[in-house]
Parts: sequence; C-alpha cells; structure tokens
Amino acid sequence: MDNALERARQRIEELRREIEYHNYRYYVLDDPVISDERYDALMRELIKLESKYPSLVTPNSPSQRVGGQPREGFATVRHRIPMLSLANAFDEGELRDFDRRVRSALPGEPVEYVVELKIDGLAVSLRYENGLLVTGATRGDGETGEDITANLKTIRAVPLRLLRPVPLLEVRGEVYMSKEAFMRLNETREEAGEPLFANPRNAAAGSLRQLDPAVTASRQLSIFVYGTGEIEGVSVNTHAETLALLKELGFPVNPHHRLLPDIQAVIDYCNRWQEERFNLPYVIDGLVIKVNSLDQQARLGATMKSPRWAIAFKFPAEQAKTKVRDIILRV
Ligand SMILES: NC(=O)c1cc2c(=O)c3cc(F)ccc3oc2nc1N
Repeated sequence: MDNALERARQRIEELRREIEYHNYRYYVLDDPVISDERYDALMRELIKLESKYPSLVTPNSPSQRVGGQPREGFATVRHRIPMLSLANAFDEGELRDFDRRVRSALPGEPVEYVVELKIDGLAVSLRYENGLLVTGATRGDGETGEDITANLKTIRAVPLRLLRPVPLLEVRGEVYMSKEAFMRLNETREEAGEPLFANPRNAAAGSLRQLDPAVTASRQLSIFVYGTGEIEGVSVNTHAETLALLKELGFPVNPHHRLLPDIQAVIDYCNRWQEERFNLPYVIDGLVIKVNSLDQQARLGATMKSPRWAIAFKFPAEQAKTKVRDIILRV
C-alpha cells in the first residue's frame, strides 16, 4: 500500500473512532463534548477521504448509515433465540401474584427485581459479529422477523460498530419516536395533505417498515436497548450487569431502570411513574419487571409465549391510549 493510501487509511480509522465516541457521548451518555458543527466537520472529512480512496470504504463506516437502494420487500430473519412477548399485570394484586409464582418456584432463595420503563415502540433485534452490526430485524411472530438492517442503520443511536469487539452479541431493544418528533412529523404531513399517524408507536413502526432507507433516515427515530439474545465471549450474571455492559458497548439504555429488593418497592415505583410519565419526552405504556439473577431466569424458564421471569405492568387502558391531544398539551 503506497504511503498516501496508508496515511489515508490511518486518518479514516482515527475519524471513525472519534465519530463513534461522540455518538456514544451524545446518544448513550446524553453528554456531548463537541458542538454539532465540529461533529459535522469530522463527518465531512471522513466522507471526503473515503470518496478520494473508495477502496477504504467499509459497510460499517459512520458514512454508510444511509446507504442502500429502496427494496422490493423485506427478507425474513429467524431468531435463534425466540423473541417472546411479556405477560401483563394490570394492578397491584396481579404484581403480587407474579411475585408469589416466582418465589414459590425458587423456594427459600432471595429474589430481587430490575424494573424498567416500558417504551411504547417497536421491538427489534440487532446482531453484531466481532463488534460489527450485521443484521437488524423486527420481532415478527417471535420466531421470524423482517430484515430491516438498512433502516435500523439510519438510526444514529444504533452503533454500527461496538466500542469494544465481542465475538457474538444479539441485542433486543425498542425503537421509538419522541413525542416532539411525532408532533413535527404530523405537522409536516398535515401541511402536505398526507394522513396523520395516530400515535408515536404507529409513526415509529411505519417509519421502520419503509422500503426506502432514506425515508427512515428522515424520521428521527431512536432506541433504548433492554436485553440480549445470543451472546458469546462475554459473561454476565444479572440483568443489571447486562444493562451496564450494553451501555459500555455503546447502546442507549433507559436511565430510569432500578434494581429493587422486593415487590412492594416495585409497586411503589410503578405507582410513581403512572403520573411521572407525562413529563417524559417519549411515550411509555407501563413498566417491565424482571428477575435480576440470570441463573434464576434460566430456572424459571418460559411458556411457549412468555418468560416466567418477567412481567409487564400496564397502565390503565383509558389513559394508556395516549391521545394526540395529550401529547400536544404535554410537550
Ligand atoms: N418495551 C420495552 O421497553 C421493553 C420490552 C421488553 C420485552 O418485550 C421483553 C420480552 C421478553 F420476552 C423478555 C424480556 C423483555 O423485556 C422488555 N423490556 C423492555 N424494557
């Protein structure tokens, strides 16, 4: 490799690392350390260098987010570890029933729970091999989903390369659209005489299932990750450690998760968010309660449809259907 090409290769790798680091600061830590202008300048330099040396372009370069031509349709992807659905609890009593079932299956063992906000978006799975994003898919029926890799790559909060390589990692998360982005999108559609989206969840689903990635890229989607599927080459013992690992690797993890000692603390936390949620910049339709120990999760197992080690606490229906009017008033 002649030294001009070698120098370009080094500078390109340097720029990629720096851009990925600033994505981490902005989307994961919510604490950027450079201005948007400075960030854009780094991206422009990378794109200029790559267009001068096309042989140095790689599919996971930050410059390749909005690539690919519109598709005819979506290929299907098999989830080697099925993406199950959560059973629901609608009141305090049902949460206590869940706790009783868990404890009777683990006689005499201490059980602690991780509680997370239940983001009202679209469940997706992201597969990384040696730290590089290779496939992104919808949940589908839990066994097979749609390959929406090109669309997921356009979401700036989705890392194209992990901050440190892991042999194999499948991450599950919820793609969502903020209330603000939802309102702006509907205003634009109203001005264009296009049909409006009913709520941010439908807007996110509609935006992800676009055949043209450039349309998805224009829709301000984001993601919170909440778990893993296949994982090799790194070991974790609890769900709390899993969330910490995902954050370290470069994924946005919702900051309101809590490790709680018993079901009463879980109930108190759920009651608090029933009101607090209206101050959030995104829609939640409840909370998710999970047994923290992965060993206990494995022993509790799952039914055909749902894990026995997790449950969703759903807010009362009449309020859960966030009315567009509420979103507008509350933003
Ligand atoms: N929307 C969500 O914010 C959210 C969703 C799920 C799941 O759907 C889910 C499904 C499972 F089979 C197991 C764990 C889960 O954990 C989850 N955790 C979350 N925070």
